[in-house]
Amino acid sequence: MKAESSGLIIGISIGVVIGVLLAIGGFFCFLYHRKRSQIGNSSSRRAATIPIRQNGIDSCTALSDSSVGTESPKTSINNGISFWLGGLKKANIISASGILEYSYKDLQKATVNFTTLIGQGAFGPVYKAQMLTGETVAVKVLATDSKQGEKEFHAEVMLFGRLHHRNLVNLVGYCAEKGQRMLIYVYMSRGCLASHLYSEELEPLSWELRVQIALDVARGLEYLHDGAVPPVIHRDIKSSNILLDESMRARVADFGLSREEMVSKHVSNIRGTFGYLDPEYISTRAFTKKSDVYSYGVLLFELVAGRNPLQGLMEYVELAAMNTEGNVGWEEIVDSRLDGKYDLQELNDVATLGFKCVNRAPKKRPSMRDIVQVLSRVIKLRNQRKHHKKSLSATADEVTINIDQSTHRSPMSGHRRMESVESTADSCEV
Ligand SMILES: Nc1ncnc2c1ncn2[C@@H]1O[C@H](COP(=O)(O)OP(=O)(O)OP(=O)(O)O)[C@@H](O)[C@H]1O
Repeated sequence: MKAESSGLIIGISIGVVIGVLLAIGGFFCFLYHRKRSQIGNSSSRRAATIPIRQNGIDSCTALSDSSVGTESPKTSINNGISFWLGGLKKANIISASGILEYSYKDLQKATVNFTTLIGQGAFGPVYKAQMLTGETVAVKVLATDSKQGEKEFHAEVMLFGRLHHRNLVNLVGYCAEKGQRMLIYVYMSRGCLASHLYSEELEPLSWELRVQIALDVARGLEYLHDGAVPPVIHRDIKSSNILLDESMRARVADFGLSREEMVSKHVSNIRGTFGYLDPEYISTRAFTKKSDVYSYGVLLFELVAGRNPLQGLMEYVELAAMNTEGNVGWEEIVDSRLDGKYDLQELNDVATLGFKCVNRAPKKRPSMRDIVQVLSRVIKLRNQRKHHKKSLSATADEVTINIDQSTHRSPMSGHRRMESVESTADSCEV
């Protein structure tokens, strides 16, 4: 009897505990879903204002490969749970454009009172910021007295909070407090491509890395041209706008000039950077995707030749083109810092592609999608060659071991085997 009643008490207690736990869980789920539906509502309001997709993936047209991916900040809208936790902490709040709004105080702390300067751009200084969450970000402080800066700011927040791609320097937040306007970006620890190409203090980039960087940039641009709705034209592709992450993967930064286009259709002044500008744009004042392709072509030649476009790179290329027989002979412009360590076929393929990009006639230039395909093929062929070489040398090693073993057994049969090894080795030459 006593045992029965104590069993009953234990059963009831367990039931009560489970019931309480379920109620707490249900309450948290309710809070979480309510928060998400609020976000959804504000997002749809925004969509009516500016018809750009929420993130780079939902409404994305199929791009040339599976490289498209979202990369969100730690507490981004895509990550509901961490967002909700962030909301509880009341540290950062989600802005109307769907990205984080940082408080001035937090940024002031994270940049040690704005002393961690990492660069200076046309719109103001850039600081490295170590957030309390452990995240490192780059804070671009816009010059507050600039009218253009204000316009840029609002357009950039609206536009770029919705664009996400692994080859873009994604905007993760902003701050609009105390008359200050700041943009917060993913931090790119290896700095800009230009410094790696031209600084004597940094190791020269290997040929393989240069081709990989060219492909990364092409993928970022392909996304802007063919993945974003409506398409985005960058308008200022140059080596100082290509930033590198810890593992030397490249991302396209600074959409300053495309912002202008989104806000006002009538852009009267010539914008962009001398040396990279499409001659067709200079004469017609119409900037198209093919103008980005032209600038990208200049960037390809920068990677090949290690020369700055402001120091006559394209004149140098034009001269070389007179001597090249169509698709070959580009080695005369190759960067001497490569010390001859490059694959000639790849060099000719990349330079030939670059030359097509800088064709005077925009229609004859390839699209960014075509470019991604060509460069992907260059890297694929290289990997196949490496794999082929590896498997041939493994076969040769295996045969050598067999010879050693058979030499032990019978010198006669070993001799015959040696002949077969030599013929295998001959066919190994690639
Ligand atoms: N996300 C980032 N991560 C790391 N460093 C950055 C980041 N953004 C900018 N920088 C650094 O700050 C410098 C200035 O960047 P910013 O984009 O403001 O100007 P810019 O592209 O160099 O020049 P311009 O404004 O004329 O195009 C860059 O050269 C780079 O070294």
